[in-house]
Amino acid sequence: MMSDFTVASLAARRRVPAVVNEPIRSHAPGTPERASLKQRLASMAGEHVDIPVIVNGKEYRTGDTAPVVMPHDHAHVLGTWHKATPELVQEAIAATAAARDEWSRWAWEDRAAVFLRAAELLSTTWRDTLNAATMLGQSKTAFQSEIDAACELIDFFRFNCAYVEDLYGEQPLSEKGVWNQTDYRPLEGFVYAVSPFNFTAIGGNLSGAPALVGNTVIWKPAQTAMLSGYYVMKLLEAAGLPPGVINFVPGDPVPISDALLSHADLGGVHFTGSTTVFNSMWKTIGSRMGAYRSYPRIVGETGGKDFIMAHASADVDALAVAIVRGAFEYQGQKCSACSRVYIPQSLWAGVRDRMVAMMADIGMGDVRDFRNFMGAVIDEKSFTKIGGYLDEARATGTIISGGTASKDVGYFVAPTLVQVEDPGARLLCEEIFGPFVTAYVYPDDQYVETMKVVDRTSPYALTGAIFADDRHAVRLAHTHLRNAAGNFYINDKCTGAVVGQQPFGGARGSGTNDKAGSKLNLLRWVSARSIKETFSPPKDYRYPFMGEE
Ligand SMILES: NC(=O)c1ccc[n+]([C@@H]2O[C@H](COP(=O)([O-])OP(=O)(O)OC[C@H]3O[C@@H](n4cnc5c(N)ncnc54)[C@H](O)[C@@H]3O)[C@@H](O)[C@H]2O)c1
Ligand SMILES: N[C@@H](CCC=O)C(=O)O
Repeated sequence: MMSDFTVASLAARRRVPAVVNEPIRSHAPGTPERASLKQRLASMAGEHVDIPVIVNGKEYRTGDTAPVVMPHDHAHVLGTWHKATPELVQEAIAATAAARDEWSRWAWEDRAAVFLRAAELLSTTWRDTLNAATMLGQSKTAFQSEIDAACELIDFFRFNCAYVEDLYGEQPLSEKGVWNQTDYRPLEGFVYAVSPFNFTAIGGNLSGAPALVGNTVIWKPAQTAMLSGYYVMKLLEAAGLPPGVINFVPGDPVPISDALLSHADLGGVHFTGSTTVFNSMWKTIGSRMGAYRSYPRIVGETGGKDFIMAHASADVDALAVAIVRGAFEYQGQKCSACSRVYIPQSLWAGVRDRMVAMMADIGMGDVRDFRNFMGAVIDEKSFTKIGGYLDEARATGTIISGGTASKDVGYFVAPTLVQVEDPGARLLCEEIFGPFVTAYVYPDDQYVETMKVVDRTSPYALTGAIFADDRHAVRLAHTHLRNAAGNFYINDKCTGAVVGQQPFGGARGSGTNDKAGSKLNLLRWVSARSIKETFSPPKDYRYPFMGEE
């Protein structure tokens, strides 16, 4: 039976368990976690998972399928995923409507408990499965998978619960005789969550964050992250997520988006992916204004052209390591990946030589061989696109290291360092999304002028880093690069933001900057209602000033 109305979101009396970041497992030789992950990798490589559409808790296998392959061994098929039909997309919309009332009336602690339990399962019994699926399906190394599919997703689930508690606790003043309250309602409509291939955790957060505050969600995972997406969905079900709250709808993005973005009940879009796709979704929504019950909330974290800039006082060893890790970890397929570097002339030879030595040492191959630092890029489309930039590098720059690629076994692109003379070169402006970094060497006395170039060169403003030992140089960077990055690092690489520590997101062409894994993001999924209750209402319409002199 449906309970009577309660302002459930106001009931923030209990404290969720204290949150700390999930410790990263090393998977070093001889550790038990290494042995158990290797075992799960071996078993998963021998499985064939038949991935369904999941609507209202029911699994549908439509027969219109595509394979899941290992990017580093594309002949190896890990499973098959089924594409949603137009009818199933409509059923998913109906499922969100049917589940919304009950889910939004749950005490918020009950909703939080589902996500806290999912975090606990992922931290323990599900960890190897999510890591193995991310390694095999998206070609992440054990470390890159551990910081994403395990730690970041656990952190999203746990920290979001703490942020919700804080948010619901934010209540207005009440004068004598009055009780004012804020009711943080979920949106009146479904949330459409669209996730990218490159982070397993992002799919869980794009769908999970709106659901935690009482929304119901249709989640369209990326075609090339289907295995890990499926296991995230099964994890949430195992943690007690009721049917219909999150509906897992893989398929062709164009017709799915067309159906969902034209529906009157669209409450919001929670997107992470490329700027081009986000822009097209925003335009579609704009062109249909008037058709929606409410103004849809549009949240999108998009592309980047992330930089590391060095001052002449920078530590050359630290700088070279930051560029190598920032540019080549996960094959440069992070929105935060270091893609352009600005090095003073006096440091260039030292930085270049250290980088070339490290790049020669980097192992690239099957991620099941734990000696490898890099796997393959995600698919043939990406491989071909990066190949176009390698051609551009040959034509317009100097390839200092790398520049080769092969797709015989897997989609392998060697880590590549290119130097260009033109600060406006295309290679310094466009997102490449591969293991490819372009260097521009500037005269030491042009530090401030070069920062202005960094700021205006690309349309993005996601992440950036300054390397300097001179504090005045750091202060100048704060001033001149303030709007060039939503996540700014000093003497650190520009990747690896941690939930609860460096809330993530950028502005300009990099998105709406609603900071994934923070209270700011959760705010977008609630619609506040102000309530005033007067305990002793007036019984006379006249005000005191109206009295006789
Ligand atoms: N800023 C961030 O926090 C962040 C984080 C991760 C990735 N990214 C960005 O994501 C991109 C890489 O991921 P990707 O290749 O999966 O991105 P993508 O834009 O190709 O795909 C993202 C999602 O959009 C869907 N999609 C594709 N075409 C669509 C359409 N016409 N309508 C609706 N949906 C559509 C895809 O199926 C996928 O689910 C990079 O640009 C990267 O910078 C940004
Ligand atoms: N959280 C990641 C970025 C996610 C985008 O791909 C980082 O900070 O490297």
